[in-house]
Amino acid sequence: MERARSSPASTLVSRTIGIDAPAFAAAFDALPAPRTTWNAPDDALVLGSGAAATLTASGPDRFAAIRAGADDLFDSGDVHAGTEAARPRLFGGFAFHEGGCDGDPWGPFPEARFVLPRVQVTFADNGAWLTVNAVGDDARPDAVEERLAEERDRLAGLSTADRPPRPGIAATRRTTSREAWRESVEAAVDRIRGGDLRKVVLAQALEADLAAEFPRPATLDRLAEKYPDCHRYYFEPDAAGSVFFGATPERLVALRGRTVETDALAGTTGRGETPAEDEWLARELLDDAKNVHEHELVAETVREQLEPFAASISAGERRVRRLATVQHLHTPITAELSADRHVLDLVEALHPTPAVGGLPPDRALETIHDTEPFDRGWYAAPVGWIDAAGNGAFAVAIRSAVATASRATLFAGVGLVADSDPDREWDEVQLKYRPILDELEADR
Ligand SMILES: C=C(O[C@H]1C=CC=C(C(=O)O)[C@@H]1O)C(=O)O
Repeated sequence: MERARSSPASTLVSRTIGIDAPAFAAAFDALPAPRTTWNAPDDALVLGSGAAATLTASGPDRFAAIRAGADDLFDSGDVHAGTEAARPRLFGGFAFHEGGCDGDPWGPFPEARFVLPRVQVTFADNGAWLTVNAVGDDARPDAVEERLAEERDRLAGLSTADRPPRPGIAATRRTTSREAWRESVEAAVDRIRGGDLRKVVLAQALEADLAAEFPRPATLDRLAEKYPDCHRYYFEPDAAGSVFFGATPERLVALRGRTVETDALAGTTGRGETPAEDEWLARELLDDAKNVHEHELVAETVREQLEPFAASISAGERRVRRLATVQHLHTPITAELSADRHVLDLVEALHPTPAVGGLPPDRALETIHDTEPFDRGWYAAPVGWIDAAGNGAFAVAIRSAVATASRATLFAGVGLVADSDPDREWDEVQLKYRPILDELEADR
């Protein structure tokens, strides 16, 4: 097994103080790359800068390797967090497939990368908090406290500028032509009808040349305003300028103590022009046999995948989740574990759910690999955080893009079952680009 590589292991020193909340965009611009942000509906907004420790791993054991690295890192700590939201947490994610980061634009992204930010601003319900973490040679309480005072000064005098406009798109290129898509969907549907597969999720990528530099914090602010119920994430793998970011409606798993929360999310329709049309579309989605079947395969599989870990599992009622650009079938699922577990045990067991992979998993993954003409990288893979207790929260990184200042590659996929129609599925892919595309296209 490859061990996670990290900065030299030694005591972690972490200090936090309360500060006057800076404007998010101003703080983001003031702090050096690589930056990380995490923002979930039931969590504080975290803005991280630099790395006190970085864990990377690759191959089939990447989940276990990151867990071992996290255990080492959190093994001995001198932590004064002040508030729970600012406790030391590792933020990061995994590649969808092993070997899935080989090609462009994924070069800077390892197959697993987690970072304990060097400097962290936490915007919580109980105020704003500034944290400095250190591991290794400079992990001395006096040095950390000195740095904390410097960072507080850096963030105190920030002025807020007007929000820059969306960059605009100069040109786009698709990885998949309409004809190639039709052929791939028909081939997948034939395999499903032949009994070789039950479901597979095929995706496309859309490359966009940006007309101006991509305004990072402004884009994150806009996504937060438009998708408050989604998990928003932003990961810079190094200081060279690449980023993977998005706003996903799909939680993979959250673990606190022995309580697990997860979602089955699959089955999609559009938004209406009026509230009545929205209602009509939602009703039609709830009654549509193809979408319900596509959804139930996910809900059933998530329950089965949790079973070996759980003392009890309960699923809520299937309902419609309405987002700014689409509506989905959604079943909330909760479980109580029969023993203590690390969140990464659950991440490994659940990834990929049939909402982004398929069934049976091996055949679906092989089909994805053989069909899609691009590397998924971190698209549709787990992103989130881990703490010292083994608790954590992970989302499925859909509605996402990997970008530099001048180019973004967007990803979107659809679940295929026996009666999927290639043209309808094409239209659904275009809808799923909207959350990111809307933030890159010029203001009208
Ligand atoms: C794979 C994606 O969406 C998944 C999540 C919700 C609904 C889905 C669907 O209806 O096909 C997909 O399974 C994506 O947005 O790229």
